Amino acid sequence: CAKKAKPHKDDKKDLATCRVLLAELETHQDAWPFLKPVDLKAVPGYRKVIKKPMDFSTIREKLNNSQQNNELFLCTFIIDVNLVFDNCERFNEDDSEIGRAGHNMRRFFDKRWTELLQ
Ligand SMILES: Cc1ncccc1N[C@@H](C)c1ccc2c(c1)OCCCO2
Repeated sequence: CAKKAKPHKDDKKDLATCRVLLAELETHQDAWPFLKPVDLKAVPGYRKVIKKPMDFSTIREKLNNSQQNNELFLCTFIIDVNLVFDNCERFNEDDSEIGRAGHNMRRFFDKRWTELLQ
């Protein structure tokens, strides 16, 4: 992740592109399970099973606080988005409403990230 697949010519737009990509994730019809942190009191077992919870609102906070010159923000963004989907796969059955939403969102993200950032 540190070294981009193809040396990306214009890093300056990367932060804006991450914001666009995050907005597309947040407005996707299957985004509902991932918009806010999972309420650890409302979901039995979640705190024990998922060591690093992550959600789209937390990613937006981190992006808002990240500096363009800190070039790690792009890797952090990609890692955090994938953490949302990996947590989902770990906790939810593939054949469940949330499990399917996670697979759909990961497929959507992988396509859009490739189009916009590589
Ligand atoms: C992404 C994820 N993975 C595993 C469990 C939950 C979640 N998402 C949270 C936002 C959620 C979704 C549905 C819920 C829920 C909470 O509250 C308990 C009652 C049932 O409805």
